[in-house]
Amino acid sequence: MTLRIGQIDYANVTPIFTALTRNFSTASYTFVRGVPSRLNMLLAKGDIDLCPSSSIAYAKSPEQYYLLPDLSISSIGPVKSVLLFSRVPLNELEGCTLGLTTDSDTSVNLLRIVLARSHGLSNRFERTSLPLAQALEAFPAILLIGDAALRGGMDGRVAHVYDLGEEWFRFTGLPFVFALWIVRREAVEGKYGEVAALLSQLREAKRIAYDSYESIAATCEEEHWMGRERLVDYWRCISYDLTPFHLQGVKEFFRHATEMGILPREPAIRLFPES
Ligand SMILES: C=C(O[C@@H]1C=C(C(=O)O)C=C[C@H]1O)C(=O)O
Repeated sequence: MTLRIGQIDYANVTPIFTALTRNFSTASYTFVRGVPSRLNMLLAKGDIDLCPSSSIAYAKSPEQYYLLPDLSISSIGPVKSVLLFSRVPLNELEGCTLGLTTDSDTSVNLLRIVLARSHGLSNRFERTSLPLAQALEAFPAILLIGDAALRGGMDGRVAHVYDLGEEWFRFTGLPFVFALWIVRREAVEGKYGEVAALLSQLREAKRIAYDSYESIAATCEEEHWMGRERLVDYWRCISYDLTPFHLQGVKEFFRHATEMGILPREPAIRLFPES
């Protein structure tokens, strides 16, 4: 049976998907590309079976999903692609309304937690799909993720840029898990063998990817706008693992989100049942 797999439209997943498609037959897979907020919606509706997507999407409906073990998109310190661009220093944002990308479900909540709990700031937020320069005319600061954040970071024209992976690490000393590999329970029931086979391929793809950043960067589309060296530096900031240390970071994020009323309760972490 075909597995419908969501693929985030950003450079962050390129090493994993490149290693997967180069090394395994993907004839029984359909890849559906999109930004994380769209993939979260397709997953919730059952239009895809699984995808790496916003960790908060799992937390909002844990009864619908399992998590694939050993896999994530995380950082232990700076991430380079989840950035708050600001016209003024952070401490001058007190009371301001800030712009939030429409692409994200996790990082927008990470920003709320970091501003309120690490910096003691109180803010309002508004979603916007304006590009960086226009967003900064409408708001004193804007949160961007993925390739838009990478491009904004390279541009270098914004006065103050805050990396939320780094902010979280300074606040908690823990990894921040932006995306988890989330699989629908229905898919686990109806396509168990296919999901198990994909998991084993993804574990191998991750191992291969870690050793192949240079060759993947040499042939991927992002090389044209980011350059090889910058891409490799970026991927070295990302951890694709899900260790007990990462899970501590996940739980800490969910705990803060619950205390702030973003989640109704702290979800149990349920991993895909391997036999
Ligand atoms: C590191 C990133 O992590 C992402 C952030 C997400 C979110 O904020 O919901 C979801 C998936 C990841 O792509 C990134 O987008 O750059």
